[in-house]
Amino acid sequence: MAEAAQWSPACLCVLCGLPAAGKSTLTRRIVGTAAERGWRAAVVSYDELIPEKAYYTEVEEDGLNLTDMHCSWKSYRQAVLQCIEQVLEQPEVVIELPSNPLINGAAWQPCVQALLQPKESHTDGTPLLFLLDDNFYYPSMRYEVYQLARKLSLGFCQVYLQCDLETCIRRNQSRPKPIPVKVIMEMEKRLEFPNPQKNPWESQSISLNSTNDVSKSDIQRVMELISVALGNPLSPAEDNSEQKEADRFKCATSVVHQADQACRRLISEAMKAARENQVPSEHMRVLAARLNECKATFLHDLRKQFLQEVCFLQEEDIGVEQVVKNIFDDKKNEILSQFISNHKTM
Ligand SMILES: Nc1ncnc2c1ncn2[C@@H]1O[C@H](COP(=O)(O)OP(=O)(O)OP(=O)(O)O)[C@@H](O)[C@H]1O
Repeated sequence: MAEAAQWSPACLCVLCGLPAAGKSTLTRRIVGTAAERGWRAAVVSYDELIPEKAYYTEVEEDGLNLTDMHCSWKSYRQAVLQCIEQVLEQPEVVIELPSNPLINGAAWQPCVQALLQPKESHTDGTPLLFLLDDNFYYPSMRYEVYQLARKLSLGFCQVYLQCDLETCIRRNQSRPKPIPVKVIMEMEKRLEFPNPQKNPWESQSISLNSTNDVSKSDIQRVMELISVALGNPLSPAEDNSEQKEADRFKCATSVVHQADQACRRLISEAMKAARENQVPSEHMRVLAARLNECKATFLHDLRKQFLQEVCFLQEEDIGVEQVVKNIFDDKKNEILSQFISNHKTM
């Protein structure tokens, strides 16, 4: 008789917080404690799975910003989740290589090492834990993980590592390859930590203060959170409100994407106008950086406002182009005129 595919309970645990808040350090302690309990644990370290953290360099050198990162990063985040999904759906397939070419194969191996156990142990009830280690600074990034947990009927929980900005910067500076401070500061501005009051799907979340040492009782709290999540897997079709929530996130992402495109067009027009007015090249660089910064702030506010206030509107009702024209265009003109008039009065 064919054996029914049966999985032990599994859980996706999101670790979020600023760079150098101590997420990777915490994962090591969780893995140790999980092993004592006989659980299998895989650390999904986005830093390592996604080659070279290329976006940090971009931010520094080309004046790109977190919003740009957010868009290009999305495909990488989806690739990671796709690999996890494949591992869970096809445990019988050798999972030595990631199913998506965006993922660094060398880093994937140690990540799934914990899962490469004799096939028979897959059915013996040994819980399976994935610790997803990234900054996850927007709820929409965490929501993608929640959706996967729901699709595959897995447990889902989140640990937010709350750490002072100054401490993160200090710890970061003493690392062999520090991340640009500017990136940490930008991320701190944008970080929206788990908020179960606002997002009911974030109910299984705890916050740990990692400015000081993470205590043994903190680790106990994490283990209890994971135990509860393992015991309460999500179900694929929940009530209608969750579907609405999903639609809202999808819609917000799409609105911000459209607004981003519209802003890029306006920035490119502004740069052209500056060139025609013979603004010197060193000022052109500053102008580009100012406009990009202004775009990032505008898109961030738009997204926030969209999620908080106009969530019941349909995307097509928003008139994204119009919103961009009404708000961003004025700011763009203000900045541009400073550069053109400065140049003319020189
Ligand atoms: N609670 C803590 N107290 C003191 N130092 C810590 C603590 N947690 C982490 N550190 C130190 O801070 C540095 C960054 O820690 P870690 O790599 O765990 O951060 P992270 O949040 O994973 O960073 P990233 O998001 O950039 O990968 C390391 O040198 C680590 O030893």
